[in-house]
Amino acid sequence: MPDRSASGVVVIATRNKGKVREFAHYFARFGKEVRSLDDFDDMPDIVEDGATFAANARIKASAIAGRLNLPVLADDSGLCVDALGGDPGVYSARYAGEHAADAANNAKLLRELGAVSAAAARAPGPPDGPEAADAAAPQVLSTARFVCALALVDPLRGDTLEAEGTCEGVIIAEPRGTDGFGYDPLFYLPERGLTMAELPLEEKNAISHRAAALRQFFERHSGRLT
Ligand SMILES: O=P(O)(O)OP(=O)(O)OP(=O)(O)OC[C@H]1O[C@@H](n2cnc3c(O)ncnc32)[C@H](O)[C@@H]1O
Ligand SMILES: [Mg+2]
Repeated sequence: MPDRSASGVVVIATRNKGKVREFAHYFARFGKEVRSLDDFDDMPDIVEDGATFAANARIKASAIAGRLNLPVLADDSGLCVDALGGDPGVYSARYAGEHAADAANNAKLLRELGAVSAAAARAPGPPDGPEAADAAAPQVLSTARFVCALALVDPLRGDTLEAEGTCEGVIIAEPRGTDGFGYDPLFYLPERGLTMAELPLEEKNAISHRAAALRQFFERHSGRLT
C-alpha cells in the first residue's frame, strides 16, 4: 500500500523560529522541507496545559493535525535544573511570564539560582587576571538537562508516534554565545568547554535533546518521516 503520508514536506506545530531552523537543517538531509504554523492562515492558539513534555507534544500535534487533516509533528521541550527540583520544566517557555522573551527567562533562571551578576561582583583586576580565568572555567550553578518530546499525529493512518531525547549539561552564571535560542547561552557542555549557544547549528543538531529525540523517533518508527 502506498504511504499516503509520504510527501516532500514535514509540518511542525510550532511558532518557535529556533526550532524551525533546527528541524529544517535536520530534515534537509532527507530532501524534506519544513512548514511551521507561521506558514498557514488561521492556525489556533494552543493551550499547552499538559503535565509532561510528552502530553504537550501530543496536544500540539493533534490540534494542528485535526485542523489540516495531515500528519503533523510537534516538539515540546524545556530545561530541567537539578538545583531547582526540575524547574522550569514544562514551564520553560513562560518561566518569567506568559510570552516572556528568552532574555527574561534566562534572567529569572539566574535569579532563582542565586547568581549575582559576575560583572557586579567582580573586583577590578588586571586585564588578564580574573576575566581570563572566567573564560576558561565558568562558574557552575547546577547540573541540568534539556528534554525534547516529539509526537507525530497522523490522521491519515489514525495513529500517534512518540519519542523523547535528553541532553546533559550544567547551568553557568554568565551567558556565552549568540547561536541557538532560549536557554542555550547558559547551558554549558563541560566535555566541549562551550555553551549550546557557542555551537554552530550542525553541531547542536548532532548532540541536542532534539537530535536525540529525532534519533529515537527514526529508530522506533523508521520510514515514517523520511
Ligand atoms: O510551543 P512552540 O510553538 O513549539 O514553541 P515554544 O517556544 O513555546 O516551545 P515549548 O512550548 O516547547 O517551550 C520550550 C521552551 O524551552 C526552551 N528550550 C527548548 N528547547 C531549547 C533549546 O534547544 N535550546 C534552548 N532552549 C530551549 C525555550 O525556552 C523554549 O521556549
Ligand atoms: Mg510552547
